[in-house]
Amino acid sequence: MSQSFTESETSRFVRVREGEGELNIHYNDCDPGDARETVVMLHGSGPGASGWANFNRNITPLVEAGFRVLLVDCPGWSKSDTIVNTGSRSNLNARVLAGVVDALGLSRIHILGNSMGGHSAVAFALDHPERVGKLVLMGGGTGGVSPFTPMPTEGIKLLNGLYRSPTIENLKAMMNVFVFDPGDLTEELFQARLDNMLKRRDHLDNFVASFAANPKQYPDFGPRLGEISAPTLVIWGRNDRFVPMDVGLRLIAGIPKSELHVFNNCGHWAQWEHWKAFNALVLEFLSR
Ligand SMILES: O=C(O)CCC(=O)/C=C/C=C(\O)C(=O)O
Repeated sequence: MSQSFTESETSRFVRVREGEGELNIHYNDCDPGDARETVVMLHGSGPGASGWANFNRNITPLVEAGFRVLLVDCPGWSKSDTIVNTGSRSNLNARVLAGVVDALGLSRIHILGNSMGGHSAVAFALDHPERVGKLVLMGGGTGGVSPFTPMPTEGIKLLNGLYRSPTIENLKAMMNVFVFDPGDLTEELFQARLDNMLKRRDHLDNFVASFAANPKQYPDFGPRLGEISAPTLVIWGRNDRFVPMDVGLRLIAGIPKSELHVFNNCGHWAQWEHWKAFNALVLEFLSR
């Protein structure tokens, strides 16, 4: 039976402790009702990004296979509280995720992280190894310098520029570099992202303030990847112009139980550009 979910009917909030205060964190809870395992999906760092915007093509197959799917919106995005982050954003997101899974009474989770979400998933796995089942990392997993690709990449330059000047023209310029085939991008998708972005100017301002306070928001976890015991599936687009594919090679070189799948003719959004094959890959990996 095909289960379809809407963003509004799955929209939830939970308050988590962070430092001396609390953050109100939004997430979408797609629950088949009898799930034995939970997959948390963590989005990327673009303006207007959210769990739903990043992963709406990836939910149903996992829920139909019996997984509960949680789309957690990191602080500074979507309907979650805003924040100026002066430390490691990967570790901030990992702390917040720990608070969310504590509040929901979850002992172990699988994590599927896109870009910044991948960096954050690795941070969580390093801090809470006993709470991670499997990891799926795509287009991200660690900060650090590429030995082959000049950084910041063209995509990251467009992303940072969009935070400073949130116009439809700059959004289209970023998203056209995002994917391999811009023909898949629709005016409806652009408008939804623009609306998300302009709804929360505080998120835009605080991302810029965070970057000014600490230009290295995502630490290089390279020296610690060997500590990760979780089985890990790394997925990349060969044509990724945001986080280059050699980062994926660094991840499988460091994480002992890891494998890499590269999609040709694919940019930074493998889970969206090749969603049918992506979903089959992830389902097979999680179901082993
Ligand atoms: O700067 C990095 O290393 C991470 C970049 C990143 O997370 C970009 C992702 C953007 C999206 O997923 C989006 O805008 O939907």
